[in-house]
Amino acid sequence: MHYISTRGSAPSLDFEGVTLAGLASDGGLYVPQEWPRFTEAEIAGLAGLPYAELAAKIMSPFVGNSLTPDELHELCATAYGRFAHAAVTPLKQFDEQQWLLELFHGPTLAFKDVALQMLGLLFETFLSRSDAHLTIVGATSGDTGSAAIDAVAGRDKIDIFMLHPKGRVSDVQRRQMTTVLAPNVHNIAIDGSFDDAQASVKRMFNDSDMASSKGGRFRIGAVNSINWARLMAQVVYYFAAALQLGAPQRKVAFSVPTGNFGDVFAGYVAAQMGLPIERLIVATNVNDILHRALADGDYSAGTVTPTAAPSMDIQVSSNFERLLFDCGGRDGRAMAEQMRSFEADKAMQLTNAQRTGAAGLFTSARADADDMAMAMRWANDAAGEIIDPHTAIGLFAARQSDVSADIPVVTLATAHPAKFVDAVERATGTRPSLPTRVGDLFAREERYDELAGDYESIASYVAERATESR
Ligand SMILES: Cc1ncc(COP(=O)(O)O)c(C=O)c1O
Ligand SMILES: N[C@@H](CCOP(=O)(O)O)C(=O)O
Repeated sequence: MHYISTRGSAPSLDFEGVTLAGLASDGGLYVPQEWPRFTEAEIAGLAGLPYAELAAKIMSPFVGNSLTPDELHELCATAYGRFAHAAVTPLKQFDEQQWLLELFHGPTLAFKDVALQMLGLLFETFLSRSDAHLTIVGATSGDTGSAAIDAVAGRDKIDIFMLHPKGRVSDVQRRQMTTVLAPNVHNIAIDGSFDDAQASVKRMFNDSDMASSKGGRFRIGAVNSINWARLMAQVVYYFAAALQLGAPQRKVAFSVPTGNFGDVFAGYVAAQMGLPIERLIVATNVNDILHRALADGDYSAGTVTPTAAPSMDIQVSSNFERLLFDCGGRDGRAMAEQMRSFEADKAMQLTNAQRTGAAGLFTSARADADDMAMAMRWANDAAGEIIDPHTAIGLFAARQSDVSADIPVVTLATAHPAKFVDAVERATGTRPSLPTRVGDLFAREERYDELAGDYESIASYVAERATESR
């Protein structure tokens, strides 16, 4: 399998290459040269497999020759062996149409673990084949940071620098990052939003003093969903859920609380692979750039508004570029031009081809604070389920949608409610407890540095602490 950049001019790479590269050297995102496709019979043959085995089958065409089948099986067994639920991503029923796919049974209680447990192992495997050292630079609005740190803390040949927006993540999210005291973990709180952090991360990949791909001193790696391997691992749970609900004979719709568009793009990939997905519902909070883009073609970023679903407080949604590239005819040169204009103006219009292509599968909805609280109360009243604010946004959108009554609608439950206790208590009157597996989180020492958030301060902070590797 080969991967090409959405902006057309970076070299094409194999799976090992894209996993270590993160962002393409032309600033674009890597996508498979073509989508692997399963027949209906092949999909039917996946029903009933244990999660780790299903994962290996789904990932195999993307991995190509970069891992042997035995290596891939072993990595999947190790990654998903760390989950606290035997089903890894269990499915629960609300009523005749509405379902919940719980993605938070990993070590850090959010869906990010599903991909990052795998990515940590992939990094280790690929780095063991050379003497390279990887300097991971990541941006988080709370969940990617803790999941990535858990996945790479203490590993040889990796340093991780994680930027989070100061004061804009929950206490549990911050402590899950800052109480990990392994010497290869560097937490940085910046003044600014997730978008500011993500912009600095992308800039570092293009910095000729920093990035070895541009002649600089460090091999910069990515744990955000700009890294293709993140999305690949997330495709698996769409198959897992749909198979349980009757696919391939029956269609299924998904409602996905969305920020950086990674999770829902993984659903799009599942559909390209042949999974019969009726609809992907993109659910946003009031930071609704994706809702506006899908509804009206208006992709224009405003200022980020802090909400009770902080992990979705995002306006510049990296993976949307992958969708626009694929739906717009895979024209790298045109995509590069469109993104250059977005980067300059923070606004762009989708082309007709992009709008029509997206409309075939996606709809969208926007939830405000009241919508979110109402969905949390409904989940509690209808099924005794306490859900987190991000999941509530997905559930609100799922219940609002006009998907035909005979098609199941699965809301992705992206985080454990105890990560956002205050918002959950405000809406439902219940204060969820942290699962025992997170241990004495509030008794542990925290360590992090604070930076102003300008690119130069971040780059010099990294340069003083990272290991040179070309
Ligand atoms: C709990 C939670 N829900 C939803 C999202 C949105 O996911 P994505 O950025 O893949 O769209 C995030 C962060 O990304 C998150 O942490
Ligand atoms: N919500 C995320 C933001 C980063 O998104 P990613 O999926 O691209 O890593 C977070 O919690 O950090």
